Amino acid sequence: MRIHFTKMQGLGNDFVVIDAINQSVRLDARQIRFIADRHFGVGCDQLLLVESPVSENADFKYRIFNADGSEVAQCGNGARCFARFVLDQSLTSKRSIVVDTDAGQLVLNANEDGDITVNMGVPRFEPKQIPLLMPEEALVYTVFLNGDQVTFSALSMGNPHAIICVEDIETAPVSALGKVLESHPLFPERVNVGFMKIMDRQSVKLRVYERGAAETLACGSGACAAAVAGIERGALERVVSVQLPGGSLKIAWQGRGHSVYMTGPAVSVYEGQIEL
Ligand SMILES: N[C@@H](CCC[C@H](N)C(=O)O)C(=O)O
Repeated sequence: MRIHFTKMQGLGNDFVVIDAINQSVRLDARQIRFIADRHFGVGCDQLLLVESPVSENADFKYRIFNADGSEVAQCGNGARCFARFVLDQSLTSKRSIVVDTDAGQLVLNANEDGDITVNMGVPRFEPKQIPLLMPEEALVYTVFLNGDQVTFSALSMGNPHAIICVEDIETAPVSALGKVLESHPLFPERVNVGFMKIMDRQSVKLRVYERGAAETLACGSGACAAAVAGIERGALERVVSVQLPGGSLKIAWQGRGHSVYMTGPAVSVYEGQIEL
């Protein structure tokens, strides 16, 4: 099977995006791991499949797979790249696009300046919704790992996130601690682990160890989760600039019960074909 794909990136979080409307595509986890492999395949953090919508009021459905082959429900940078893809490929001429995802419907707006704004949905805090095996909701949770106390916020942006506040973002133990927490039994579906340094009330620095992909240059849902956690802790205003290794996102959240809005770039890098 020969598949046509587009290589894309949002702040260096990179994607292989495949039109599964105009080509017949069925991929198993082994094939996804092969495509995502940076030495033997194309290389990407996530693979996105663009499909026909399942609900009447949606324009498309898109599915998200991590580099390890696992299918997941939410991807912030992926949502912006998906919007850029359907516009660039002339699959739609709408500037406001409704898309079905496994985390519910998202609305994406293509702005005049080329950036994309995504309504990322309402964050969930109840442990069962994250999911997190804790008896009740708390502002911060504590766990002991190899004798060290680790304190984190936890919430769902349609996918699970733990956010740890750090003093020094450069030396934060992203790989070591991120890997351990990602697969900790407290998180039955694993977790994305963000390390956040609060710079001032409107800006943070963030590095994310992503579930199924290790540390990436940016994580859009992680940026939303970090901003929400900081706002919940009373440390941040309602509009936050999140600086990731690959660039910055603007995150806006009016508080509990409201959607989170994420604005940032999405770029097509090249197109190609791969034989599976
Ligand atoms: N890079 C993404 C998140 C991709 C999914 C995540 N690794 C998960 O398993 O939930 C983003 O930009 O949000």
